[in-house]
Amino acid sequence: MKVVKFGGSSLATGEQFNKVVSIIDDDSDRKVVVTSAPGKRFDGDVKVTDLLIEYANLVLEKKDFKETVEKIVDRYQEISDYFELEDSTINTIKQKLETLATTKFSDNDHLMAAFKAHGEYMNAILLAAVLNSEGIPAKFLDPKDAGFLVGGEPNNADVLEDTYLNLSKYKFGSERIVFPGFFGYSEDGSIYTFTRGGSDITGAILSRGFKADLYENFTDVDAIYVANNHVVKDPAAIQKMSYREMRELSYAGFSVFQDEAIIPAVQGQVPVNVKNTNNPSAPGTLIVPEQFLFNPANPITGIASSKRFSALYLHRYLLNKEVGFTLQLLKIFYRYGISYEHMPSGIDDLTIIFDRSKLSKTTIKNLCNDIKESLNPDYMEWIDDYAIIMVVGEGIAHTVDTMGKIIDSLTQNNIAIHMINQGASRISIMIGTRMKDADRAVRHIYDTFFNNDDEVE
Ligand SMILES: Nc1ncnc2c1ncn2[C@@H]1O[C@H](COP(=O)(O)OP(=O)(O)O)[C@@H](O)[C@H]1O
Ligand SMILES: N[C@@H](CC(=O)OP(=O)(O)O)C(=O)O
Repeated sequence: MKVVKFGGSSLATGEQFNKVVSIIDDDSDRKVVVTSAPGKRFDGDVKVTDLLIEYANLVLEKKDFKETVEKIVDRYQEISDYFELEDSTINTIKQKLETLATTKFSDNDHLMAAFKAHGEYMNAILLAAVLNSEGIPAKFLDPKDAGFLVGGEPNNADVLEDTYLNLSKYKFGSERIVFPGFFGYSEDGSIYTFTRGGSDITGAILSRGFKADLYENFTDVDAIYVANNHVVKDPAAIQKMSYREMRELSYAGFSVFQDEAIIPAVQGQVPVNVKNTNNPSAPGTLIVPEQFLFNPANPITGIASSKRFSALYLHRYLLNKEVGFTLQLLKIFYRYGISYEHMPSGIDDLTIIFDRSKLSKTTIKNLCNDIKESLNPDYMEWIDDYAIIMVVGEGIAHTVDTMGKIIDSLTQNNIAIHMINQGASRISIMIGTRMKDADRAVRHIYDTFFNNDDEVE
């Protein structure tokens, strides 16, 4: 049995739905289908999830939301019209959407989560109706009825272990199951969503819970490429990669597969196949356990970059001899409720790297003041435009010249390296650069390892 997840780009229009219907029809093993909300139809379009966030904010600000609701309904109406569905489905969708504005929520975070989740909820109802109308028996399954339980925060959910037990007891009928991605229910029955891109996580959880043989993740590219195709022109495709390579690359910027989604797949040892809805016969990329992989010809599998970081640089002589300095620092982070991403250190220096999207300007200001007062560093600098390049490959641990080649390619092209770290993970090398250099750095590293004749710049 296969769990199949379709991303927002695969479910954005009636035409895209039509391709999805054929893919499901082609393989009776595609038993469980996970939906995202309708995504972008063209460059500059707005995803339904973003329209729902706008709707939630208008409700919270007590402003007129009629136009936004109409825009959302239009997205589903367009698909319903394409398949000439009876009005009952779009009426159900409309009613669910309008009811949101008058529903009482315990606080604003719960409200936001419930609004966001409706993008996938309504798309799953719609896809089930479309499949039935096309002669493929299908049933919408509400995560509540499957025992899909989550904890954590309303907009940053974590799956609860009980979910796996509940899913293992689910009794399948002969019809396909259509399951909305991106959210689950807390133990008190509230809707909690995963972080953005979280429908990938739902698919992985269902794959583990239902003990699927394969988790197919359908998107809009033929494969996962060695580098982001918006950064490198015509990058090579990755045919096979390990779970941990995927985890590191998605964390560092390969947005094609959400970085937390690999974890349930690893726990259930379910292989993941990333495929293209627009070209389903292409083999895509297979993500499997690590023991099968090591290519002596090229130690590198992928090169990712992410510009979402900031760094705090601290200098103090004899830092290496000072007992408790790092402890004090960690206590300050704890007091502010913030986590850090990386903390490379030298004898007198320490750089702490943060995910900037999780920090407000006020938090940064207060945090820096606190550190100055409590730890009295000789020099301290907040670097806001920090990027991380992650070069990843199972082969890195088996070679000696990879780091040297990377450094050569960057220095020869005048790219300043602010930090380089190998060792913490045996399969990756992490490089810190200024944001403006990040894309150029990826292109030069790509050129070094993949002998690309295209002009680099
Ligand atoms: N290394 C990579 N390989 C393939 N796609 C990538 C990579 N890095 C970033 N992407 C981007 O990820 C996009 C697919 O992810 P996403 O937009 O979330 O799709 P979906 O709508 O299917 O969830 C691709 O269109 C591509 O631009
Ligand atoms: N719709 C949600 C969840 C998701 O996974 O979407 P997509 O499959 O389009 O990345 C979001 O936009 O975050």
